Amino acid sequence: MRFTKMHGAGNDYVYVDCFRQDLPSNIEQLAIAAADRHFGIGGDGLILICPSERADAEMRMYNADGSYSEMCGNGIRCVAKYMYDHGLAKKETLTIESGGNVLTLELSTNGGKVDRVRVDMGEPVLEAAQIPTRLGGKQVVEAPLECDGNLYRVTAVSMGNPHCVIFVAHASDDLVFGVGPQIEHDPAFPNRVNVEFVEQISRTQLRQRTWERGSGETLACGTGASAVCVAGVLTGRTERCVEIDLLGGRLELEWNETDNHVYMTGPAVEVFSGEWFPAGE
Ligand SMILES: N[C@@H](CCC[C@H](N)C(=O)O)C(=O)O
Repeated sequence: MRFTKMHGAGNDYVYVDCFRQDLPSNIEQLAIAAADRHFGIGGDGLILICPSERADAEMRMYNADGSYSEMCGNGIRCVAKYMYDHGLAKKETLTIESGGNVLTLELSTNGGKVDRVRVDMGEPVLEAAQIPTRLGGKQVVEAPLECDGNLYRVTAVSMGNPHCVIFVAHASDDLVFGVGPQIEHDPAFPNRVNVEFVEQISRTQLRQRTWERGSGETLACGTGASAVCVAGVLTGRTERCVEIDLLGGRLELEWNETDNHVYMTGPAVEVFSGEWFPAGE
């Protein structure tokens, strides 16, 4: 299987070009094996770049535990870069389908290759039932959630995939590795959930660590940063345009007041490509 390793702000995936080779079988097992940092290629998961009838391409995203996700913010920027740099669509505006939605991306080039991408992430979903979460109320803004005898104030947002945002004084290892996995599996989130721990620096600057559904802590989460931008506004903490520092880099976010869409801008980097021979294939 030929692959390309790419990352967006350190959130790294194994990318497979399914325009030029057949869709692999046993994708969930393949994702687990490919993501393994010791016995595989290594990454936060697997992303298939596939033909689409509705857009320039379709992104199909699998976490390191093999589970499917509807959307990946850092991944979709890398898919756009791959499409442009590898000659699949030499256009500075691209459409990419993911989880049934078609997103529009604006590409910036440097030396003939894409280095930054602005993604129209669409409208955030705030209705509890659609996120989905069983936490009470129509919307879940600073709702109490108990974990290990401690009470957390959580805001739930879907950016195509579910997020639980918690503003904290210090996004410590204890929170990320202790509380993160417990909330991921809390019955309040029937499809599991990605968990963001966020420190507020000012009304326009935030720091974020993410415990991702199906992959554990990653160096960045683009849908998570989008959810954080929305949660900052909903809780009255931040302006609509924010810069978010993640462990692997910075993302710029805007929740636009006019069209209600979230816009995310950040880097996309190709690291290497190669051929992999998964066991049993
Ligand atoms: N890192 C991604 C999100 C990947 C999917 C997520 N773990 C989920 O299961 O929803 C991003 O940049 O958005």
